[in-house]
Amino acid sequence: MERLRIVVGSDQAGHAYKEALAADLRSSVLVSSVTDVGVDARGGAVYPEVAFAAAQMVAAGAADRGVLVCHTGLGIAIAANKVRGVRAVTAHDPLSIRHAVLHNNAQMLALGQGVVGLGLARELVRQWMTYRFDVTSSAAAKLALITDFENRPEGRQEDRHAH
Ligand SMILES: O=C(CO)[C@H](O)COP(=O)(O)O
Repeated sequence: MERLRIVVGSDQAGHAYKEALAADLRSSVLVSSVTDVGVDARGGAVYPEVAFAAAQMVAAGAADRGVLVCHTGLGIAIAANKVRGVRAVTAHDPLSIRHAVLHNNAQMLALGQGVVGLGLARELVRQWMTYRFDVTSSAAAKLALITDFENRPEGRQEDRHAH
């Protein structure tokens, strides 16, 4: 299994988990590098700023996957999904973690430090690292619909609706 380049980021509300998860990832045999886009313990950026920085690394191909943490894992995922080509999900259970990769090819996982215990968060990230998306799976065609929609020219997204 190929080793992955990971980017991690959080706001101040997710800082403690981000640090712990980054340490786990740095010692994982499935990881080749971990880039931390902040924040540090003093904060200094809010969740959209961190999400954009991390997601842009993924979109640019500088990282294979990203782990984001805020209080709920919600806002930081919403922000990351605004970066073209990025699929970020909030997931706090093993089934969602599995589907996030195998069905949704999500490159970014967002967790809520206020939602789950640290032990579960660590285990979910560990599991998430073991899955790889199969480009030949039936999920690929559905994901292509999302990518096609995202890549329509500005102003054309409202032109076509499902029949
Ligand atoms: O959880 C967050 C965003 O979804 C973030 O950590 C805190 O955001 P806030 O509730 O808007 O302060």
